[in-house]
Amino acid sequence: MTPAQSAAKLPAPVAARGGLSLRRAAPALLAAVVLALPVLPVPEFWITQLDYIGLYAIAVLGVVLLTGVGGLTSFGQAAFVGLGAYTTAVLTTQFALSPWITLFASLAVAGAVALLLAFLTLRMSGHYLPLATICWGLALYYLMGNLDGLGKYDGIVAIPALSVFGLELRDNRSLFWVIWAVALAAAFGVTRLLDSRPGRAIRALRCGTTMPEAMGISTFRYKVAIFVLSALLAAVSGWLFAHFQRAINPSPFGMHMGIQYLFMAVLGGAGQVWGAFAGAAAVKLLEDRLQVWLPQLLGTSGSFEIIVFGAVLIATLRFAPRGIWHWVERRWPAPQRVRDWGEAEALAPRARPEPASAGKVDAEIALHGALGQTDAPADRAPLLAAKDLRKQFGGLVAVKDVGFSIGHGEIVGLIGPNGAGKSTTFNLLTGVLPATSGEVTFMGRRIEKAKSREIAALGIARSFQHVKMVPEMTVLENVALGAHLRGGSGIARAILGLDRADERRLLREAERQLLRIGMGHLMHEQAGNLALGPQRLMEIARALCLDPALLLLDEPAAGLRHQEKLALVEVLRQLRAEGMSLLLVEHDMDFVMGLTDRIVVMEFGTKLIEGTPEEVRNSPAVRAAYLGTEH
Ligand SMILES: Nc1ncnc2c1ncn2[C@@H]1O[C@H](COP(=O)(O)OP(=O)(O)OP(=O)(O)O)[C@@H](O)[C@H]1O
Repeated sequence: MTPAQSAAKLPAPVAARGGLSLRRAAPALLAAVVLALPVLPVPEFWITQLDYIGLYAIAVLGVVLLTGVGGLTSFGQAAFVGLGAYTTAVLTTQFALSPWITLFASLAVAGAVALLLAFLTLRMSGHYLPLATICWGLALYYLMGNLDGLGKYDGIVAIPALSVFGLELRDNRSLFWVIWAVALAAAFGVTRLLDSRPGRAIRALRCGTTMPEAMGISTFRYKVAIFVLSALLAAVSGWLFAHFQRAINPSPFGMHMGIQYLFMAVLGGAGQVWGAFAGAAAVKLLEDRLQVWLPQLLGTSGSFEIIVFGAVLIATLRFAPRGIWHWVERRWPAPQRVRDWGEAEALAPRARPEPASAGKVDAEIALHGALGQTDAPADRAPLLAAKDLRKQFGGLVAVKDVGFSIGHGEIVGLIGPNGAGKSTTFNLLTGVLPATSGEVTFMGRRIEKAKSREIAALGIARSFQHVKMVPEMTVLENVALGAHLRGGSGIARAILGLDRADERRLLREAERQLLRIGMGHLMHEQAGNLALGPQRLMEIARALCLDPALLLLDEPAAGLRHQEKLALVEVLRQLRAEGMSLLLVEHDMDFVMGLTDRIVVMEFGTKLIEGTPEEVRNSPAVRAAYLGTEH
């Protein structure tokens, strides 16, 4: 499909479609119904149950954000609930401070501890991180149980009730409003966050660090942010819990509760905001019923419900790993995003280096690069020059002292048989792998030691040999990840909904690049549903969103149909005409020969030859390399 056809097939604004406005208003309606419950003749028992569900849901929202969305497994959520609860308990009982002041103290204590623990533990990966969360979860629990000032295992009693405008909220019915107002506000805030510039970065964390970093995203910064945010949600839950129970001891903040919060998130649908409520409700109600049924059934009392929870968790992981909310969403799918960015202001283009010679390779520039010389005068220097670039994996030298350059507005092909070192060279140029030795100069700056995201910020964008995307996000959202550096809204603005103008500009740019690449009609599709060819095109659109000076494409034509390849060639030529430089790794020789200005051929990690497509086509050495014969 050509870009023009794609534009013509853009979906109509969804708001115009009948039936969906009710679906869109459903969360607000549900919130109104929930908040009306205390004035309805709902029995006290159910109000109390709902109070607990709301309290749990607030803490589980943190687990959803941290573990379900961000992929960082934590067993320590209960410890942060405890920090929030103990801070307010101590300050209100021993220093007679107002609970509304101690709310900020609870947040500050949990936030500070989370920040410290984040810096100590979040660089760990695999099973080390969950183990670390167990360690500090246990440590905080035993601290609460052993400090005299915290009442040891007896805890703290006579915690004052919350009061609003002089009215004490002593009963469960009046506290219901506070608990559920906080829970719903937190849910709407997290929902807004996830549908934003920082939210897309957070959602990309699950897919590893390579792709987000290549889009200029500091993955560590976002990991720390969601860790702290998750702890703050836990602290609010703890603060409410303390003034709800009016007496606390360490037991609700122990490891079994840490596991239970995780269980609620998994059962509800890890990664689903409303799954936090579904999971909290399911566990609380099940626990309650089991505490009645199991002693009757077994004829003896004990914490048998924990055994049943274990079995339910195993069954959930085995048969319904995406949880309750996934089941709800399948029957009641979320409405398509309203296209509200049509009138948004265009993003400012990135400042570009001047094209050296109107789309043609300056022979002298190419020679400089070929010789690995990077000290050419600034106005004649190539856009990128690699000199003596080397990468060793243990004893294997994957790239052996390679040098080449890319001029302004030039398309360079990097070809060679399998295992020649092309992708490794790509990774060295983009900071995905550190070079063992050698130099890379981009726009006059040395970048061989720069981080991937710093290189992206300088104006180098890339695609990957094996497509890297967030399968659960739409095509539009995936592409908008590429525009991350061109937006400025942070987490607080997103939660408060103050980022919408910025967001519209980013989405407009994402749509523009999708239309350019002929994929406008697929923008609301889940990326994971696309075939490989369109996924590759989506990666190119995402890289274009960065507005790069140099675009590195790793096998862009793989998986594309003939017509799609022709359309892609046109787009890439147009990019060159606009002054962009490109480096392509590609196995499709017709594609490479028809498109590139110059080709670098690699074999066994070294540069075999470099020349025009014609020279490379006629080279016996290249033919021998591909046929595997001596040359
Ligand atoms: N992380 C790694 N650890 C060890 N060896 C590696 C690593 N990455 C690549 N290699 C090795 O380096 C060599 C070059 O690999 P590279 O992927 O760069 O080749 P390529 O030219 O891109 O091949 P292809 O066209 O098949 O993708 C290969 O022998 C490969 O096995």
